[in-house]
Amino acid sequence: MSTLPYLRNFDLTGQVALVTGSARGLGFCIARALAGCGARVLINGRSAASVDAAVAELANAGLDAHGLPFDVSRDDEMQRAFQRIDDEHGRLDVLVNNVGARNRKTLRDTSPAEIRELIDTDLVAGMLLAKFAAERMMRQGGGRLIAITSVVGELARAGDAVYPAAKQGLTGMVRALAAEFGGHHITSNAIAPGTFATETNATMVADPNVGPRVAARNPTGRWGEPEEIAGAAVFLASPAASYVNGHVLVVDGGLSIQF
Ligand SMILES: NC(=O)C1=CN([C@@H]2O[C@H](COP(=O)(O)OP(=O)(O)OC[C@H]3O[C@@H](n4cnc5c(N)ncnc54)[C@H](O)[C@@H]3O)[C@@H](O)[C@H]2O)C=CC1
Ligand SMILES: O=C(O)C(=O)C[C@H](O)C(=O)CO
Repeated sequence: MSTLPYLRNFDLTGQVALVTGSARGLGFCIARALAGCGARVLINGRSAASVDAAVAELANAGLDAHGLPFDVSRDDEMQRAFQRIDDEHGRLDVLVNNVGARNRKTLRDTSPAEIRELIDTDLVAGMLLAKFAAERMMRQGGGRLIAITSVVGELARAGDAVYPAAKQGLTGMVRALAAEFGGHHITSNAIAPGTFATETNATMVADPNVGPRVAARNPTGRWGEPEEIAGAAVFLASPAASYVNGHVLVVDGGLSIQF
């Protein structure tokens, strides 16, 4: 018997986890951590080449990773992806809704088409993914819905109008689904990251007028390292979090509690 039996509560062996937008950034780190705890992870992104590269990196590390490239904003591609999950993996235990797109513009500078496109990718797609995942989880007898939201939305600044609205919409969905599915052994939670030094933020991190300022306003004095998001996802996906439902787990180094 293990000398640390409680660690079994973080064992994800036998579980199949889909992490959207996981070819790089926070999604990749989350997928790697879930796989490191025993899950089979399905790597998603729009480009098959980047998905293949991420799968190869995980497989080379001895992890159980499979590619599932599709554009989450395309209904037809999403339907085909769920068909592949059913045919090739037979189950879906964890959905991490991680895709997020942003334009960093005022509402005045954002076209109606751009508003619809961002809300489609950041909110509607997440809702459809959760709907189709939950159908399968109900048939299986349980599962975990996790959405990657943001501290942006709770915190606001001029020049970033649509993304915060979509992220707050996701938070509302997370809570509604916690209420809807709680009786079916399906939990629904969010992780709200603060400022992480991922590829998409590389220009800001490197800009001497931005990077140090963002770091200095954080109680930790630094940007988050992408892998520092992963523990929250492992926890919410694991048996250890079986009674955590409808929660927003903020992972921001304390950014949002300091004034
Ligand atoms: N990096 C940060 O500091 C923060 C990130 N977040 C959120 O965390 C999530 C991940 O962020 P990062 O890794 O930094 O960003 P990222 O832009 O590197 O990751 C998003 C991934 O989703 C993919 N993607 C975008 N649209 C897609 C679509 N329609 N279909 C399939 N894949 C698509 C992208 O190719 C990319 O790989 C996003 O939802 C973001 O909004 C929230 C707060 C802070
Ligand atoms: O402070 C910003 O601006 C950020 O970009 C913060 C995070 O990087 C982010 O993407 C919040 O969703």
